[in-house]
Amino acid sequence: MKQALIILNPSSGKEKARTYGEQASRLLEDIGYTVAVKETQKEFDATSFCIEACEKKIDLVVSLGGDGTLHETINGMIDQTYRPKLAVIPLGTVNDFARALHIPLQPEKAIDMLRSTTTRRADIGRINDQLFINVVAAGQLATSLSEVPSEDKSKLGFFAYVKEGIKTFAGDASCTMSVEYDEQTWEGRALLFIAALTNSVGGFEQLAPSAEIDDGYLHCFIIQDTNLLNTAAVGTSLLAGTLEHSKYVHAFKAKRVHVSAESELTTNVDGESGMSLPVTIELVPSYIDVLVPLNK
Ligand SMILES: Nc1ncnc2c1ncn2[C@@H]1O[C@H](COP(=O)(O)OP(=O)(O)OP(=O)(O)O)[C@@H](O)[C@H]1O
Repeated sequence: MKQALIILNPSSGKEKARTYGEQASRLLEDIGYTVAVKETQKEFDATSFCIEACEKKIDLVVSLGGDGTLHETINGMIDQTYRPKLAVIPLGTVNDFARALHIPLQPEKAIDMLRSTTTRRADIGRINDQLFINVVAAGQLATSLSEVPSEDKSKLGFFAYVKEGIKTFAGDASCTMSVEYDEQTWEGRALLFIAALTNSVGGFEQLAPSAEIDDGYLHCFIIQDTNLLNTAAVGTSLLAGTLEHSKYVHAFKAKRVHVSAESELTTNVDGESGMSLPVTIELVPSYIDVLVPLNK
């Protein structure tokens, strides 16, 4: 009999996570799975549960929570030769990974998708010894993004990030960065470095409109130090989905990038505060098999 593990964060999904967990569990049993449900209680529980699922060669792991739970779940697959199929029931406020894969954002519809037998092989990112599912950002602006309160994210989505960013611009927000990729080096003063796997970052789907979760590239942007007026122009390009053509932005695609800075800087990884620079970011192609709706 096929085995499924549901990793459930009871604190996500406005107190309804357990109800969704029961629905998902019933549906999986109906289609022939033996199901175990494990609730997370703290940071990294989802990672330990997923490591165990890889070791026991479970067929399907379901991540029921927000992008934080998904990020931790996927980190259980790092360096594993056997990786279960992954299903995502998005209960967070942003749900970038689900957006990128056209997984329904309504939990009931996403649960229904568990019947699907279609999967898509998704790329994943690696930053030093961690995996990421969506984005790495570095720069003073990224540091301030880590401080955006969750309620702001849910109410305002991407614009909460911009609002926090503008506050940062009031001070001296740029720093000298060095970005090495594909035998090239970019050096200069930058406000922000971004490496994205998908088109959807912070719930905003226009960052890199052409990026696909399985295109084999990190989509990178260096927002160069500009005056406030030019920064506003960068903001306009961002909203229009034309960031890569802005003259204040150095945009490139790469498979491996090394980022360092003269001053102490912390990265933002999948929306949460991450490790300090320097970092090496790599694209790990076709790493996870994700359940997607039929015909997508
Ligand atoms: N039982 C728990 N109570 C509180 N926090 C938990 C619990 N279990 C896990 N966590 C932590 O909650 C963090 C956030 O979870 P998650 O992203 O899934 O939900 P969310 O905050 O609703 O989503 P979003 O960040 O998209 O708004 C996880 O990174 C995890 O470390």
